Amino acid sequence: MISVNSISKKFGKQQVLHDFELRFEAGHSYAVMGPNGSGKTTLIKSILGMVLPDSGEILVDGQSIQGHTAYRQQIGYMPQIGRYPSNMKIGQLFSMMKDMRPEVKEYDLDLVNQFELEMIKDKAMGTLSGGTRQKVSAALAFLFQPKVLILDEPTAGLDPIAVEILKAKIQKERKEGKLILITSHILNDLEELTDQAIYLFEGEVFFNDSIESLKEITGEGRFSPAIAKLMQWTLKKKTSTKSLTHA
Ligand SMILES: Nc1ncnc2c1ncn2[C@@H]1O[C@H](COP(=O)(O)OP(=O)(O)OP(=O)(O)O)[C@@H](O)[C@H]1O
Repeated sequence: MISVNSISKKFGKQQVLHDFELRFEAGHSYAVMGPNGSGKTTLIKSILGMVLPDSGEILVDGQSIQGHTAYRQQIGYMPQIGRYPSNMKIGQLFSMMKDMRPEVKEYDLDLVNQFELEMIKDKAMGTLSGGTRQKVSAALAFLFQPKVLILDEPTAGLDPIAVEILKAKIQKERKEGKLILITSHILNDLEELTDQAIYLFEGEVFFNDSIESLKEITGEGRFSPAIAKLMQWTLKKKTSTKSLTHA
């Protein structure tokens, strides 16, 4: 459904994405992992058209996204840090978003209800705690019943009850056949919510296969030690590259 074909992106001299090839299919849930600064958010923003790759192309349902915005309507995006006009009240924000999508007649209000956002609809966005702001971002991502959900560190900053509510919602959408991409450093969440693992390292796709294969290849029966092994392999790769450079 989403094809990332040989995309590369540099910020200044830094090569952040190097010749990425990735496929994301409906009905699967992908864990996008990698150390800080490995390019996860840049990849997500490229798919959303918020970052323009230097080369390569991204196709959604077989069509290049370049110069198009309509495809975005199929995607619900929960950013790592949601930025909203600080004087705008929660209720006004939801009304504005709904006005921007007049063709949508039915909303998914599961998270609005479970996070009890209606009760605080008159609070200004600028006065919200980080976690409440995350709840608003999550509720907005699901509001228009998108076919694709892109969730950047979705559980960061949420209290344990909210985390469970959001995870149950993601599971529900997954069962309904949505395509889900999640970046997170919380491996337990990823193990519960995803079936495919993508591990980025220094701007390259270091691993891209099912979680079952990841466990097989690393010889680890559990997700967390399997990822730890991948990380060790990347460090070895880095050391050997360094010694080659110094030779
Ligand atoms: N707009 C930008 N201008 C310059 N450099 C940028 C920009 N956006 C990202 N970068 C750099 O690109 C690299 C990758 O950043 P990115 O946010 O994609 O990483 P990440 O894997 O999502 O990291 P984290 O786990 O910390 O969220 C970083 O070194 C970052 O500083």
